[in-house]
Amino acid sequence: MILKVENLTKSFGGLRAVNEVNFEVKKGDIHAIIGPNGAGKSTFFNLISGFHRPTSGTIMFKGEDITKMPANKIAKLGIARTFQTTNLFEDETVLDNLIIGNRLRTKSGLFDAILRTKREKREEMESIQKAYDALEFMEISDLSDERIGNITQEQKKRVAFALALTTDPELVLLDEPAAGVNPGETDGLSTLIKKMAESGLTVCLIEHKMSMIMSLADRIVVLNQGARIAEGTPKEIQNNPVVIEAYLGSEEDEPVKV
Ligand SMILES: Nc1ncnc2c1ncn2[C@@H]1O[C@H](COP(=O)(O)OP(=O)(O)OP(=O)(O)O)[C@@H](O)[C@H]1O
Repeated sequence: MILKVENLTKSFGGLRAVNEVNFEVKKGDIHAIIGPNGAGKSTFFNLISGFHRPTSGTIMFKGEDITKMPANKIAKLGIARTFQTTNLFEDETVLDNLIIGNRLRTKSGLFDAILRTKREKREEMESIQKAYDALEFMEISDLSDERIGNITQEQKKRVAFALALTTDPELVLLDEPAAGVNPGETDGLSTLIKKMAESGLTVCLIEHKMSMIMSLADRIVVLNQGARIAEGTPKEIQNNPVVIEAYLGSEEDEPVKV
């Protein structure tokens, strides 16, 4: 198991946004996290990536306890994440976004980021090379000099994926990778996610688009009101009465609002 989460809990005041969740991910798998709005999915990602400190429970990554590690250290160990709405600099180019983003994620502070030692310069050259490699992987090399403000939502999603790749991750956490893109573009993003897994990466993704999840995921975990209510293959989840009751009752491809 590349990731092993035990009894993970995060309370915000009196609210248990994540409640005693157990979760295991096998290396190379695509593991989806689904659940109604407010189920705790984003908070769960924030805990794994170190953006929030858990109230209790443990998170093990490659056998190492990362429960209390800061986000930049977790990024260096090999976990990268994307955000629901792409948090890119609209006025900068695609390439600059990857270079800046990479440094913001892996440096511990502003001082570290601006101190230009010889080692820093070498690392900067490396981050430029990594940015080009990531753009090629995401099939958007031709966009490197475009301003983010000039590209489509789907292209921004690809840039967000590329940004995650620049930190050399082994596990990528994708938060609603297909939100706000049309069905044809969703298929293209699905292909890219499969390509990531085929290249050896492990992928966890939060997504509301059920048809995408069902065709893409090796396993699915279902959260409801912070708690894990089911876990299994897409087929098992589709036939699970508890899940149908809590979540899949709607005929539509969108989540049930609670
Ligand atoms: N920083 C915070 N402070 C207080 N409450 C929070 C915070 N972050 C999340 N919550 C609450 O925790 C609960 C879970 O939220 P979370 O965003 O993790 O759900 P989600 O499953 O990702 O929802 P969605 O599908 O709508 O993105 C919600 O009730 C939310 O209001």
